[in-house]
Amino acid sequence: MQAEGETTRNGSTAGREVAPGEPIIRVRDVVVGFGDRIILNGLSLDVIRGEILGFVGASGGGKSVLTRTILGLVPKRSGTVEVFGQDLDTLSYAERRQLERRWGVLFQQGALFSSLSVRQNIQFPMREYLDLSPALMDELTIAKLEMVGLAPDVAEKAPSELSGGMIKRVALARALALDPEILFLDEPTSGLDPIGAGEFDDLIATLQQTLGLTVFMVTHDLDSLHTVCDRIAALGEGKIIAVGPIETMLASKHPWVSAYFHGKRARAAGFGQEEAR
Ligand SMILES: Nc1ncnc2c1ncn2[C@@H]1O[C@H](COP(=O)(O)OP(=O)(O)OP(=O)(O)O)[C@@H](O)[C@H]1O
Repeated sequence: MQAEGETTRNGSTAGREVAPGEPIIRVRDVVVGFGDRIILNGLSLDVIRGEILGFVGASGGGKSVLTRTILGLVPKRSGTVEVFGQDLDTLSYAERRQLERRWGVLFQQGALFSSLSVRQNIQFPMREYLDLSPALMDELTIAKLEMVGLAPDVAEKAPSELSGGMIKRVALARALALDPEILFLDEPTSGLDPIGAGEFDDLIATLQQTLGLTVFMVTHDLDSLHTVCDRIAALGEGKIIAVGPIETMLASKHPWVSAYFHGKRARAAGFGQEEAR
């Protein structure tokens, strides 16, 4: 496992210029729109190195748009995004590629390439960003599968042979392929039953602790928000309307935040009880 970490890290940008406790992602006054629709309207947010930040908001509010904006996949009308202390807009193509190797993404849709085997899926980012021998990539693939709790023989399977929970785990293994420092997860537990979702949450928490990852997680899952997130940020009308640990969200007087964390769904999950009584 150690050799694997060393191998890929040797090939990536050496600088770890953001100290623990400092913002590893810094979003400032970002405006994003499509046509005459403004989605993000002067949004600012810090993600601190080493934390799991849960990102919530109404459906269609712009959570995925913010994620894609941070990744540089959606153009901004104004504002700045810095990742690892660097403004993506000021980087050359080569510098951008170096930076991209330092994050892993698990998108909500299209988790795996259906025409590729599990092995080929996990090796996809390695082929794109690294220059490794097939034998080393195979070794890394098995290590990544192990990290996400899957047996080596899963490597030979096609995505169509896997359960929903296994697909999520393989997608996570692929997101971890380059030993990222930041993991972006877009609704990672959607579509899983509560037990599967709970196990996936535990896995994220364990990986975050053992690998020292920073995790930016879009989620609607109240259990995840309560059990694994260090802080939560809520999006409303294109801005951050509340941010802080779960206690801050439970104490928030903002109508949407209050309804979300004390509403029927929260009470059914056993949260926000004080308000319910
Ligand atoms: N490329 C695009 N062109 C035009 N509109 C877009 C584009 N991408 C997103 N949108 C619009 O931006 C809005 C926010 O979408 P987004 O997917 O970020 O919502 P979300 O908060 O992630 O929602 P959900 O929780 O349902 O996944 C939606 O109205 C969506 O239709």
